[in-house]
Amino acid sequence: MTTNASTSTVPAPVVTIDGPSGSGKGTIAKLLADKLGFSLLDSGALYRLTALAALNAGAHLEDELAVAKIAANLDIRFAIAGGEVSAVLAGEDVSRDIRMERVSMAASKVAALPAVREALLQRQRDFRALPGLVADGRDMGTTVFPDAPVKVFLTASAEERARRRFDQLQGRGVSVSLRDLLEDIRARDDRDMNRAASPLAPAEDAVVLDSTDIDIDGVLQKVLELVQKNIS
Ligand SMILES: Nc1ncnc2c1ncn2[C@@H]1O[C@H](COP(=O)(O)OP(=O)(O)O)[C@@H](O)[C@H]1O
Ligand SMILES: Nc1ccn([C@H]2C[C@H](O)[C@@H](COP(=O)(O)OP(=O)(O)O)O2)c(=O)n1
Repeated sequence: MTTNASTSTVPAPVVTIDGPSGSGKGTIAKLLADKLGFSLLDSGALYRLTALAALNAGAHLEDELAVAKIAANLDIRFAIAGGEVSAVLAGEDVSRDIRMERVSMAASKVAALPAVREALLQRQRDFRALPGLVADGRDMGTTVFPDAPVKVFLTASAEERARRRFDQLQGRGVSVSLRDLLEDIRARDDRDMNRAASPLAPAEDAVVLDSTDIDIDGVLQKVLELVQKNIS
């Protein structure tokens, strides 16, 4: 048998960035995608949009089939303006709504439902295109893109992640207590790590980066080194 190299298709390279809430995934993924000219998948936004659509429809968040149906039929698009990505649900810009704490909690609940994860799987894989993709989430390296040539598992202590979220929300004029945020982060970590379907865990071939004592630029440099080593 002969193989014809000119007709073989090489899949677009993917850099996966998984990790718990507040570890810096979104920040690093966006900087990296800009630097490499790659597309960006914020998979958490898909779970947040599902949660918001379910809340808007008055669905029970434990009703797996009802929420999976909502996930499968989401009318969404991501619009880019001035370098910022906004999430549009049924024609309405809901970028701010999906970041509210009540939606964050609901997202972590609907993300635990296997039928919802299944409904969103192909939609996530469809983001893969040349010249490449940076995908941020919880199971990018384990389930969605298991063949990705670069897999990063970004983490930081729960206290540091709560502090970062606190500063981020204060910067947006949202008043919250640091103690409540730490409790929320611990509750979400627990749910994300202990669910049966695609739990939050590093892929066997992921590089684990603890950013507790590394600033954003330091983390970006480390990830860029991995990209240079593994993607030609
Ligand atoms: N290495 C870091 N050091 C300090 N602050 C960081 C670092 N990485 C991210 N941040 C800040 O922490 C906050 C949460 O980051 P984000 O990227 O939204 O996390 P995630 O997507 O993992 O939830 C943001 O305000 C971001 O600027
Ligand atoms: N690939 C993914 C992405 C997010 N999730 C879940 C985990 C979180 O509880 C919600 C929201 O994720 P998101 O990454 O937006 O949350 P943070 O910004 O890290 O707080 O969705 C998931 O289960 N799988």
